[in-house]
Amino acid sequence: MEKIIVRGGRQLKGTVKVDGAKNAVLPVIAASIIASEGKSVIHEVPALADVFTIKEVLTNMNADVRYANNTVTVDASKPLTTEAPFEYVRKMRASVLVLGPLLARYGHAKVAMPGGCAIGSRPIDLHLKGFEAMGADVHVGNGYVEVSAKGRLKGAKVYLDVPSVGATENIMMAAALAEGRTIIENGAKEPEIVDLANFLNKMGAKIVGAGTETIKIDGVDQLHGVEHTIIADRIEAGTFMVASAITKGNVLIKGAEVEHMRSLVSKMEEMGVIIEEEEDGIRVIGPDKLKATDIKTLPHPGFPTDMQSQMMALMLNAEGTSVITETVFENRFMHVEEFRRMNAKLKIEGRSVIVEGPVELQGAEVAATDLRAGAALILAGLNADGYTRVTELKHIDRGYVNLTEKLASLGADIERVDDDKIVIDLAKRRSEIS
Ligand SMILES: CC(=O)N[C@H]1[C@@H](OP(=O)(O)OP(=O)(O)OC[C@H]2O[C@@H](n3ccc(=O)[nH]c3=O)[C@H](O)[C@@H]2O)O[C@H](CO)[C@@H](O)[C@@H]1O
Ligand SMILES: C=C(OP(=O)(O)O)C(=O)O
Repeated sequence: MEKIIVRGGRQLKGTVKVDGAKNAVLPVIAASIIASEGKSVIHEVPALADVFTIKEVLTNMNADVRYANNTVTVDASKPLTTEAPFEYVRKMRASVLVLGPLLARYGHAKVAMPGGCAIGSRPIDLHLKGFEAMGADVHVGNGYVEVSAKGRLKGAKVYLDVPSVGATENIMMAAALAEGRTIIENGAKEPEIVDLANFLNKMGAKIVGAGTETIKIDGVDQLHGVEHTIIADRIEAGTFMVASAITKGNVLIKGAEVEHMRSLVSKMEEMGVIIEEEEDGIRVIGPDKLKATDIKTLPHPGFPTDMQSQMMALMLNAEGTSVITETVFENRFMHVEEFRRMNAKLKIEGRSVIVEGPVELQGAEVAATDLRAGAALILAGLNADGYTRVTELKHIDRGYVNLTEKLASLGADIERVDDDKIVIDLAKRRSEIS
């Protein structure tokens, strides 16, 4: 079995570079199939398992997708098939992001229903509500959702009951080729939405307001391939910020954008962490003593749910009682049980976790229950007594490129081993593209 083994106690020092954002690259690659002419060339593409999955989804639809040296080239000018089977959606929920582009270009898309996952039920009703408002018929049956439209989609006003990232992206992509104006109200404001809108606008779309709650899209007749560079991953950056803080380290995180992480920076500063903005990134210096604080996860610009478990690792090292309230996903506390194996004092009360700190964390055998939980367990292991062995690495590989190597380069005592000495497929694929 593959595992990451961490021995706690090393102070992290040095410089680490953040890769391109998973949550930006997936919608951008999905959007590239809207272009009926020209190639899209996408730079700073991280070599993540999810990127290989979206590449397979598009290739299976007959798009020509190449991946080399962190650049993906997509030529979708040949006719595409309009179906994404369960095998892809099962691996990665973000496969549903092909619904909008296919519906816009072909008036038809059929994708396996994503179902729930370890962090919650994660329905796609708001994506479908948007498509229906634009005149599409939606049919759900036999584990698939099929959307179809007679002729072009029609621009419409769509109010999202919650500012869903995926729904905002899917509706924005569908609306880019619709007839007339679409207005998304209560849309998601994440930096990844802005990156997608910038990509679509370069392709010829007319989108204004991305990054605010009201997004206006004037549909155009056709979109073309373009060149684009993906923004830095704010969640990977945040994970390294916690790694530095938890080890009383001093790390420069290159590429990190303070503008994308205001809530995290503020909360870490409240805990006593020193954060300095430098020309090419953020320097994070861990204090001798961390102070307790409270966080509540919220849509951007609120505190990101994707940093909740990593912050829990940090709070375990802080003096006093911290409270974490998760409002975005209904079941994102699976890591609590794993932290308890490391001697954490945690109490779940409804949608909140009470964290008593500081505790002497002990190395233990733990499992990554989702990708951020996996990263959080590694972070806890950096400051635990003895060896922490983290399994279920497939989750971590969905969202982090070379996490072990990057932490080791900062001085962490960490290695990835495979008990069964099986050649790691992902590592092989990464070396093929580098
Ligand atoms: C690939 C990607 O970008 N993933 C991110 C994206 O996921 P994703 O786009 O799936 O997350 P959403 O913003 O859609 O989900 C937020 C909440 O809205 C609910 N909801 C969503 C859609 C819908 O149709 N109906 C509905 O009720 C969800 O169940 C959840 O409780 O945003 C999440 C919230 O910041 C992040 O944790 C994920 O890392
Ligand atoms: C929940 C996450 O991603 P996804 O939506 O791809 O599952 C995440 O990145 O933490």
